[in-house]
Amino acid sequence: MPKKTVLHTENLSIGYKNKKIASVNDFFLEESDFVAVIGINGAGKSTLLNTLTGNLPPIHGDIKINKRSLQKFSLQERAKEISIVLSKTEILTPLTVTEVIALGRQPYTNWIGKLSSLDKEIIKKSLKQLDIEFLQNSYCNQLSDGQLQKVMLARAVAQDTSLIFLDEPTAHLDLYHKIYVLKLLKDLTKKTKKTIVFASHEIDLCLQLCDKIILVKNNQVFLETPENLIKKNHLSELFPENIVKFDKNLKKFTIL
Ligand SMILES: Nc1ncnc2c1ncn2[C@@H]1O[C@H](COP(=O)(O)OP(=O)(O)OP(=O)(O)O)[C@@H](O)[C@H]1O
Repeated sequence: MPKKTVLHTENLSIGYKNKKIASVNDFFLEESDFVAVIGINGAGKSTLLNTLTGNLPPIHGDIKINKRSLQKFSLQERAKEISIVLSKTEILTPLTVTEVIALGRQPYTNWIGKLSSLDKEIIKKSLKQLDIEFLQNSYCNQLSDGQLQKVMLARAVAQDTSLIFLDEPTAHLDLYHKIYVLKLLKDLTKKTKKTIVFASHEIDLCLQLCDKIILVKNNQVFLETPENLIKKNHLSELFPENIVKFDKNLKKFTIL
């Protein structure tokens, strides 16, 4: 059975008031897709993510979520389709893990924010899915970076959206935990059919783990499978060639 398209772009250009950052070749994201957004510093990854999540209006064109124009969604409707996990500075107040995950239910709770038994059940399930039940009463400002990342993911899972966007989910993590978190995210896409899109500088890992890669390069944005990205030499030209080179056979960057 063909997979359902969750997001697609139409003639999209991204950027700011007097500054176009990139034109986007139309692309489609399907359910269960695990997608990295890569590109050098300043290429426009955050600009793209902010546009795809509706936090920055497009300069031109449209984004369709489940075939409906993103611009037509109310804030609450959007929060039922898209969840966003920012980098770690997000939690400044001392909230417990369960309280933070409960924030994910905000789009569904009544105006006083009272959790229903269904909300509570979903919070429990999210704790279980991320394997952090043992942390449920811990304070978030006392967790390690890796643990906190899992809590933020559990909050996004509790929000129960078809799309989850993450900004550099592996920043601040050691190699083991980078791979651990990326595998966990990939696993989530397959178990829950959610589509996960994340910005990353871990190109080698993304090539090994992602279904699709969105490359932001030279004011252009386009989507390819990891295999085609390598085959079409897009990575060979990513960085200036004086210190690092992409080895097509090893499928990774090597130091010159
Ligand atoms: N609010 C803004 N107004 C105008 N220009 C901006 C704004 N935010 C970012 N830019 C510019 O847009 C370009 C792309 O920035 P962006 O943050 O999207 O890149 P990035 O690929 O996420 O970079 P990094 O890997 O360093 O995080 C940069 O030239 C940046 O200076």
